[in-house]
Amino acid sequence: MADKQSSKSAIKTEQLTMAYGDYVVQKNLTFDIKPQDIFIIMGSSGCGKSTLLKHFIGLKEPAEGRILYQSSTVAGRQSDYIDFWQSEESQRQQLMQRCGVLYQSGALWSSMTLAENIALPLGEYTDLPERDIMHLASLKLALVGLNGFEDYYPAEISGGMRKRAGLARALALEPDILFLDEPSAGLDPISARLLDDLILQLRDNLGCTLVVVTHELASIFTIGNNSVFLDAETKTMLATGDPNELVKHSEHETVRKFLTRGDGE
Ligand SMILES: Nc1ncnc2c1ncn2[C@@H]1O[C@H](COP(=O)(O)OP(=O)(O)OP(=O)(O)O)[C@@H](O)[C@H]1O
Repeated sequence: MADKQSSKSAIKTEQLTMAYGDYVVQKNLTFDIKPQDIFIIMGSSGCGKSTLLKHFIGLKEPAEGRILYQSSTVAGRQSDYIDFWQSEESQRQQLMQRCGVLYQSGALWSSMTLAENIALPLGEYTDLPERDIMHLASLKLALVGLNGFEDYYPAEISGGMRKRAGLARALALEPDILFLDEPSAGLDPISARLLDDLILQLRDNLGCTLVVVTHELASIFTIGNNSVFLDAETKTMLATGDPNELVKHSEHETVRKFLTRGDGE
């Protein structure tokens, strides 16, 4: 697990250009994510937030530039950083096993109980016997406040609970880094607030680094201590840093306006 005092970055993004064919989504993205950051990817609709997440989790290759992962997140490596997209497929897979992902939909299998959903990655990536896997699945559910819900199906629980169950599944393999795509989308304000509290607890208790795509202002300020702002118009980042500082001190009006829902001068 990452050392809280470490000044090394958990992930470094260097001169990243993202494109679909000839269509450039964002260019020249350079920023660092530190261990135990709750790092927010923010910006208006269509600016490229989900696309950036895809670059981090191995679903989309950079048009230009690099994504570097701190090597302590991968066993047996000597060098400081691993250039994700230049490394061998097997190394990328090993690295991705250190990462948990919560997709926007929660992406639980509807035909499986919550416990079975969480057991799935454990069965695939560990040699643990069935009994231990089910025990671990219960522990992960308890971690997100869903103890006793092992035998429920996703359709039998609320949207907020489904998000928490998705989070439990993302936590199954004890990741160093968690990627969350719009975790509070579709939740009522109270459920969204509870999810924010849970995200903070996970960072504090498990020590993981979180990278969160969201445009919910309340969440951005409550959980985020670092961020990048992607601008759809100029197709590049306008700012990186603590959103609570950027709202007051960003040199870019676009950033201040976004963070004040249009009020920033
Ligand atoms: N598979 C794809 N092929 C081509 N273009 C795509 C693809 N996926 C996304 N895009 C385009 O790339 C741009 C960025 O999309 P992306 O979904 O990353 O934005 P976003 O910031 O996550 O948006 P939102 O906040 O609305 O979810 C958009 O113009 C989108 O239309």
